[in-house]
Amino acid sequence: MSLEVASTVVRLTRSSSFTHSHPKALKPFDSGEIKILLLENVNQRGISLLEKEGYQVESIKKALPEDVLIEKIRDVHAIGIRSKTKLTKKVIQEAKKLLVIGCFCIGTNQVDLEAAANRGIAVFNSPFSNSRSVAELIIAEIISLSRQLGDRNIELHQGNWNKVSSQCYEIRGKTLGIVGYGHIGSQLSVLAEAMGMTVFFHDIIQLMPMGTAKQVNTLYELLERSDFVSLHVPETEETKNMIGEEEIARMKKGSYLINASRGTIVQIPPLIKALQNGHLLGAAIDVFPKEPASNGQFYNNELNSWTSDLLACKNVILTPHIGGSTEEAQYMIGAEVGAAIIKYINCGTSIGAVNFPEIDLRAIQDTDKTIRLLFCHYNVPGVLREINEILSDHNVDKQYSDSRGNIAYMMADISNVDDQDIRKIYETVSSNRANISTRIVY
Ligand SMILES: NC(=O)c1ccc[n+]([C@@H]2O[C@H](COP(=O)([O-])OP(=O)(O)OC[C@H]3O[C@@H](n4cnc5c(N)ncnc54)[C@H](O)[C@@H]3O)[C@@H](O)[C@H]2O)c1
Ligand SMILES: O=C(O)[C@H](O)COP(=O)(O)O
Repeated sequence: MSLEVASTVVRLTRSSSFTHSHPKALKPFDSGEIKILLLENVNQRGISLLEKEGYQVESIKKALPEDVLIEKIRDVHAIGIRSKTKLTKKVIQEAKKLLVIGCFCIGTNQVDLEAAANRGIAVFNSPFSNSRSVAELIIAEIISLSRQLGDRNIELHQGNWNKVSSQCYEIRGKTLGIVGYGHIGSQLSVLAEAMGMTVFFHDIIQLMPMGTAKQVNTLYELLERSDFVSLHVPETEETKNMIGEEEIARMKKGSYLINASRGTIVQIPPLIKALQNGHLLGAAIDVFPKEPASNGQFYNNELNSWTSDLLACKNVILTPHIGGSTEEAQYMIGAEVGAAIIKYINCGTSIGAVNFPEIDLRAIQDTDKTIRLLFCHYNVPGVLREINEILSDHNVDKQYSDSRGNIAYMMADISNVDDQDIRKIYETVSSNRANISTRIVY
């Protein structure tokens, strides 16, 4: 293995506060050219950042079927996806070179996070870059449902003048119930109060209310008190099918349901029944249990068997998972996740990873003879002692280690090493009994 193997020269972006010398340009030691696969139309900002690093970037606008994905993922060091690509254990097992997964979105439920960690693959997302966009969409939907805007718009497009005020209301003074008071739920809370609404929320943890919002103890209490119910929980074992027949029955007669979280949270057949029998006056749905892989594909009963029944319901706003689809959000997500991928590949920095111990070290200063060892391993007793024995002949400038569950990650900057030392360190560390992955950047 030669130091010349790596063709990608990259820079550490953090500079040390202890010295005025420049951060050293780091490059991966034991990998060839870095290949990145981006799916689902990742924003140009992310593509440009990765290309600027000299990586080979392939960007595809749609999600891939599993067999094609498996073929393509075998060859790449990083993959960027959004909410549709399912990175299952089966897919991840085929990804022999994969170092890092970038979810260019908020949700990470589409990735088997544990399978990735067990292969030493860090997963990053953008936790709040599109939160405001979602919250604004919900405000638009609350007004639209309350005024039956969707139906009036369709009617007039069809040449039908239908001026009605029956069952059309102001939102001022109405009650909004938010399920899941995280980044989106709390933004929505502020906007809704500014529109004159009263806000209740339900969350599994105790949270500081924004403005005059109030946390209620149970989901049922929230459902019974709200004119509008908006869901902002992640997809977990507990939230799957969270809103079914019983929960819809608990909602106030004449209320509205909004779901822009995940398609698995709401059971649609009981929702259709409640819309048909008038228990609910409307619904807005942005996410579906099964969604098309790309634009232009049909949304019909072949995807979800109840689709035509839902389409026939009055005052139902259906949108193609656009909650986070604004120029602002996509640009910020491209920048944030693109940067996280670069820092992980080039410097090993795992701060912000959702499945991995989060560590970082200050930049290596501009000296040719310092390397950074990145060692991901099983968290078993005695491993660090074994690694430090290997390093004991060298000068370890700085070192940091942390664990998360059964996975641990160590970073060490080692100075005054030559090519032979580097080779030896790599070979001995990577053959340690607990090794998951060993990388050296220099
Ligand atoms: N439609 C879209 O385009 C779009 C865009 C962004 C996010 N999302 C979805 O919205 C979800 C929420 O986003 P966020 O940024 O607000 O997440 P977040 O993690 O900031 O907040 C989620 C909140 O839900 C709470 N929660 C978890 N389980 C719960 C349960 N069983 N009952 C009640 N509360 C529970 C959490 O404690 C947390 O406070 C994301 O996970 C994603 O799936 C959709
Ligand atoms: O998780 C998210 O951020 C949203 O669901 C948006 O997903 P998208 O990037 O696929 O639109």
